[in-house]
Amino acid sequence: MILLIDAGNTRIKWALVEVGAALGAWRAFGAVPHAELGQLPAAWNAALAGRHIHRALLANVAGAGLRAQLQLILPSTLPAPAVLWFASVAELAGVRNGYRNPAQLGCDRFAAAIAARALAPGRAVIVANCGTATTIDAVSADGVFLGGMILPGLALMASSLARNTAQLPQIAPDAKLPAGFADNTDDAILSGCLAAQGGAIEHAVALHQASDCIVSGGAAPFIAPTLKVAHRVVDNVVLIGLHAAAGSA
Ligand SMILES: Nc1ncnc2c1ncn2[C@@H]1O[C@H](COP(=O)(O)OP(=O)(O)O)[C@@H](O)[C@H]1O
Ligand SMILES: CC(C)(COP(=O)(O)O)[C@@H](O)C(=O)NCCC(=O)O
Ligand SMILES: [K+]
Repeated sequence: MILLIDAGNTRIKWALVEVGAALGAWRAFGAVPHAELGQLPAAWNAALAGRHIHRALLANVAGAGLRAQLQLILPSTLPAPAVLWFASVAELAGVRNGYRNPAQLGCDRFAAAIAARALAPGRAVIVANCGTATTIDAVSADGVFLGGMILPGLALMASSLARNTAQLPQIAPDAKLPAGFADNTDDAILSGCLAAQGGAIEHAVALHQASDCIVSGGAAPFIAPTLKVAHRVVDNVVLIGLHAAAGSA
């Protein structure tokens, strides 16, 4: 079994997949906030049902502290060479990294670009990953990661207003999506932030003349319904990219 981990700045997403399984055909998967990382070994053991993890591929953009914590919870039976910390490189799994300094690109973004290439081969594609940050990246029809945009994610954008203004409240995570111009403060914040997120994705699709748009991440269920461009919501796009890369990494 292969263990795939996408450690973002808010949550750790993981999947267990059998060697040779179809792309994204997880045996088990899950997500936990950083504070609940200690629950992962039990969740893996339950899913493994006596089988073993042979390899682990981890994409971590949440810093050295989290990396050390992840290292500690990996199965002790896993030899060090079987643990690969995914990193952005100049070329991998059919994607050429067009960042000026390829290593500077967040490894979750590089994995998402590899997923976009695997899910939409031969097409100009935008992949938007709506997490702590929202990243909106362009992959060309011939597999070049052209670059992208980084903006505060939906929750971060809304909470920055709550923190940095005297009168604006925090938005409840289960708030109903307002349409258009809002007649109260909470809805006005949510409407503004959703317009910024969705507008940026629509702008990127137009700029890239994309024929496919993939939307993923924890905030995708809020943002995708507001989009006026054709798109598909793909769960855990970074894990799919890691799976696609697992053969080449
Ligand atoms: N139950 C949830 N737990 C955490 N974040 C959630 C939840 N539901 C929606 N979100 C949104 O998803 C974002 C986290 O998504 P995720 O893709 O896991 O981010 P990251 O990869 O940065 O850790 C939050 O910032 C928030 O906007
Ligand atoms: C932009 C990010 C913070 C996104 O992180 P996330 O929202 O997935 O937690 C991460 O991809 C990152 O730290 N990138 C490095 C800078 C760059 O990609 O240019
Ligand atoms: K992201």
